[in-house]
Amino acid sequence: MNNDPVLRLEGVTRRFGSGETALEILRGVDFCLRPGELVALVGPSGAGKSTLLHIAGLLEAPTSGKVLVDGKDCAGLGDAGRTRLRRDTIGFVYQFHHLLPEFSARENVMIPQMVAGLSRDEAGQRADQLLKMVGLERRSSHRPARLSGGEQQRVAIVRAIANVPQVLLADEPTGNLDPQTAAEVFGQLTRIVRATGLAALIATHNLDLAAAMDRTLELKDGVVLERRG
Ligand SMILES: Nc1ncnc2c1ncn2[C@@H]1O[C@H](COP(=O)(O)OP(=O)(O)OP(=O)(O)O)[C@@H](O)[C@H]1O
Repeated sequence: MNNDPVLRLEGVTRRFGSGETALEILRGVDFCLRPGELVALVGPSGAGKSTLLHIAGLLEAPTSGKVLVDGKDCAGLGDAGRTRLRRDTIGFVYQFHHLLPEFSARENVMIPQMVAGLSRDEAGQRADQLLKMVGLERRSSHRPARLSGGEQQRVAIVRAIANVPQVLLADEPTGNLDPQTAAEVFGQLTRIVRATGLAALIATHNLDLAAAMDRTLELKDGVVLERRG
């Protein structure tokens, strides 16, 4: 298996505002993610974890520094190129599920695939497989409002991997769930990462979950350090 990094950040900085009131949230972040790695991102509230995930997920540009996805420097890409690269290589899961309320679980998983060019039949078949993977085959026709918080989040996770991304970025994916449901959803997310070989970076305040991942990156004072022990 090719073990080259699928995501690399080099000297990434992010400043909000200018002059005396400028906030320098990221001050030179370096790290890489390799295929099959499940990595925790921890750090105090306000440290910049969401900002970092947005930059890594090509939703926001850094003030300076480089983001390389699959070895490709994203700086030279225009908006359309960045959007395409994001769609083809990156899946995102947020703390709140962000499912489309007027569509069923199955349709929510089908839509990104159809946007990427798959036929309705192909997208439906893959949605069925993915929902089965997280034990939701009997809930596929339900709209999000009829699902529990844990079920909504499981749909959001399989939607994020529907287009077979290389990288999964998750921002407190279990932050809204009670501890037991959080552990179950996290267990499923881990199984998916293991089964697909994608690289996952997961921001969490839950140090037990962080300890269950392959390694932990700590964001503090604007830089990322590998946390040991
Ligand atoms: N668009 C913006 N303009 C100004 N400041 C911003 C902007 N976005 C984020 N910030 C600031 O950057 C800092 C980092 O925010 P961020 O949400 O990335 O932290 P976080 O580590 O994810 O926090 P939490 O763990 O509480 O979710 C905060 O002080 C926030 O107010």
